[in-house]
Amino acid sequence: MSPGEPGDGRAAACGSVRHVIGHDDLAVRTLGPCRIDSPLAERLEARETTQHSVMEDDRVLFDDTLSMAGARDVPVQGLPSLEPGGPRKRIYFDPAKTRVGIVTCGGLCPGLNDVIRGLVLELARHYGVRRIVGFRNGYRGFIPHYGEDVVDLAPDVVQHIDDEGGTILGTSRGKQDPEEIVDALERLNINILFVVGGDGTLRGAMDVVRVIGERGLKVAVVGIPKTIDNDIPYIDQSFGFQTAMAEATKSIHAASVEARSAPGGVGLVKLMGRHSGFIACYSVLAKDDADYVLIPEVPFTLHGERGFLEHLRRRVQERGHAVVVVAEGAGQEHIEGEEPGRDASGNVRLGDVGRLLRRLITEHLDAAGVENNVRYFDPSYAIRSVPANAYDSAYCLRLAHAAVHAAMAGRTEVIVARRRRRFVHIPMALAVSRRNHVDPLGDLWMSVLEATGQPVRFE
Ligand SMILES: Nc1ncnc2c1ncn2[C@@H]1O[C@H](COP(=O)(O)OP(=O)(O)O)[C@@H](O)[C@H]1O
Ligand SMILES: O=P(O)(O)OC[C@H]1O[C@](O)(COP(=O)(O)O)[C@@H](O)[C@@H]1O
Ligand SMILES: [Mg+2]
Repeated sequence: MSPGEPGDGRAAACGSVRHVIGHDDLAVRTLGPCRIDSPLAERLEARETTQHSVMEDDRVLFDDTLSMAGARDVPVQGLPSLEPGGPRKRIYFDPAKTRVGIVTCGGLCPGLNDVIRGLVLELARHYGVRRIVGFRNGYRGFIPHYGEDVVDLAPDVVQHIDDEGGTILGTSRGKQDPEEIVDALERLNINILFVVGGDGTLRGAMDVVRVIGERGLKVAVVGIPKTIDNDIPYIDQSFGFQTAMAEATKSIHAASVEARSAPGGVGLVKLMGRHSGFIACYSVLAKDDADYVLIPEVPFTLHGERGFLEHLRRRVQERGHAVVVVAEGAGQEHIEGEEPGRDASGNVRLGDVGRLLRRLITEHLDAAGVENNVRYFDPSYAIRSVPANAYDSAYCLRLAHAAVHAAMAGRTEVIVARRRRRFVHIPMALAVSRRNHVDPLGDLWMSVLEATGQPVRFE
């Protein structure tokens, strides 16, 4: 399941100029040559690139259609390609002398504890890295002012943390001074920092990498991308997304039960999705109970003969009930009088589109003399605070393995990700260069329109 990317996925809209992704965008930084035999080296003998694995000296093509590759008009060796993830025969760091830090930042997502657990177990059990600390409450865990202690992490500490949602380290929002963060890394003699977070976290990590370079330090910073909204580009899907989407279907089904059990029943469900409507789309496709899906990527008019409210009225009168699923970032253009503001990280604070729709739907049906019972569900935090399901648990473990392999091989300013089902290294700069959106002209949105029967646009 690979949520669509706008356009061909090759060009990234950087400001007004559409930038075509090329070799330089995919180059991965390393701290230096790998001179130390890896403890996993013997497992890597006699392997070759197959449908299921990519050797370390091979590369994974970025373009995955003939038209995209053909449009490059270069020989195959000149096609943009990504460094594959996975263990290397030789590594940069000496495991016996390596200290590792782990930090989780931003909003919760199912699987954070699975990632922490996976990192610690792979480091300790397979690389023999014993000095692992967790920084508490996001980047503020590095800042003396907050007085956060560091958490010693070891296999026995993390063995069962994946049974719980959230993150044992805690998380936070709000920019911190990268100089102070690197001060803490130096004080603790940290050689590798794993950052688990979304676009903001990765921007913060890039600031940290800049300061590390300015100080001439050899510290690797590797990101495991995290976002409940699935808004990180160039990756198949963020960890926890499947779990969150599955949780959301429970609320959608409940809304459908309520709507079908009352005259003029309207079930209204608001889901997370600040700028991207992937959770709304996939949870509706999974539980085909919804009549309407409203997402940030597809504006809609409320009023008038062809507006959303009139369409809903007709649907309620014809069928006696309806279910509406709205992503929290949709319809912001209709919210007046609320100063959006921003959270501590600078993310825009959204107006409550759920409350607006609940009021307008009731008013519109009342004015039309249509009996109605509007039931409003807002499971936002409920769907991101649950433990990962089996699929995401396994995915988190594999991402953690890939992150440890990358870091031990001296890669830095990079995220590990699965793209087109291959684990690859993606430079952080590319990961934050644009946001992953539902493509209104793509096949995902087409499926949603087919599943709900809603019109292509309300205008
Ligand atoms: N533009 C930025 N530059 C530097 N650091 C940032 C930036 N945005 C966020 N951060 C840091 O990353 C952390 C998490 O960012 P946030 O946007 O809240 O969540 P997420 O990374 O999950 O999207 C913040 O606590 C902050 O320290
Ligand atoms: O956790 P907060 O500060 O209430 O913010 C809620 C927002 O965080 C998100 O869960 C995304 O958070 P991240 O970008 O940190 O993953 C949005 O879906 C939601 O709008
Ligand atoms: Mg974010």
